[in-house]
Amino acid sequence: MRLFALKASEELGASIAGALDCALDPHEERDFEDGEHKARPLVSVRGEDVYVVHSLNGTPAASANDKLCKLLFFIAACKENGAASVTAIAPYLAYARKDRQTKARDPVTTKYVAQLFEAAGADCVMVLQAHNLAAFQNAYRCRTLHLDTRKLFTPIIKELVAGQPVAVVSPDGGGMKRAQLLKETYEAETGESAGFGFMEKRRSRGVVSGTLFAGEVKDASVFIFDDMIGSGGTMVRAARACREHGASRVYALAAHGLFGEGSEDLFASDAIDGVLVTDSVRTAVEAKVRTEKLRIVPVGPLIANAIRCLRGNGSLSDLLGMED
Ligand SMILES: O=P(O)(O)OC[C@H]1O[C@H](OP(=O)(O)OP(=O)(O)O)[C@H](O)[C@@H]1O
Repeated sequence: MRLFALKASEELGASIAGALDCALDPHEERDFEDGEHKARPLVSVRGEDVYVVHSLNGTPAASANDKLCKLLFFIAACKENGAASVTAIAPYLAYARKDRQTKARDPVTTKYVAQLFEAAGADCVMVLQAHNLAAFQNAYRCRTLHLDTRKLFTPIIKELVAGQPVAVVSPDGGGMKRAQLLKETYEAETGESAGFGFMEKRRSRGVVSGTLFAGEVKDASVFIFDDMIGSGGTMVRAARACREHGASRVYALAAHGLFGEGSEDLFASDAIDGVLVTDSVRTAVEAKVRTEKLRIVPVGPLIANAIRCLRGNGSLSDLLGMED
């Protein structure tokens, strides 16, 4: 096999390689003055199963579009040069939020991104905590692999609550299934029951509204679980609602710590005792210097295990926590 990590995801790639007890394979990336770029493997890929790591979150240094293009062209270059298969590992997948039409003549960009991956020759696309699992899996005709952060976060929840009552809350209706699964995983692994709750959230033309809250959070340590933290607004409003309903402690959990504009308020908020994210995107790791409230869980070992399973060493169903 060959394992590459494009530059913006080098640290994550190194962590995956470390967990696999191998080195990242070398590649070259060049940027041209007109904004174009090229990337190519510096070792032969002929006949190899190739794994390429690249998280597709936009930053001031590189837009999501640039990152997506680089990944697509790299996949195509591997195929062009004889790779037996290419698995794109995009822990954070760009355009996952535009999974449906909400305005007249809207695009369904999630689907178009899938078409681009397939056109480039990807055989499998692996993501971490998809924004909308059904939309992700249904958009692709090639193989998809969805990794979940539940098992990463459960031991930390256990450690933080030290036997006190626990509740898991979804900050919006769309994330209820995800939060329910975390609650069930926590219950299965501890033998303790956990409360559940959710918050109303409606986003229209960038404005978030909705104040209804339902949940069993009184005197509990509450874990608000989401796929990503952008501005942090979703987490802060849900945390406030949990406090108003009597939560004793509140933690914000998400796979992807994008920490965009406004996220200072998340770390400054009295309603939130701690923030837990993975190192799926570099912005999460860079944010660590800003606050002690942030804890980062490495996701490299989970991705490495998924690669092992794809290569026939271990059960994917077990890894994904799926019932037989
Ligand atoms: O930190 P923030 O800036 O608040 O952004 C993060 C939120 O955005 C996404 O949901 P989105 O609002 O797009 O919801 P939907 O797709 O479920 O409508 C995501 O699932 C988070 O809930």
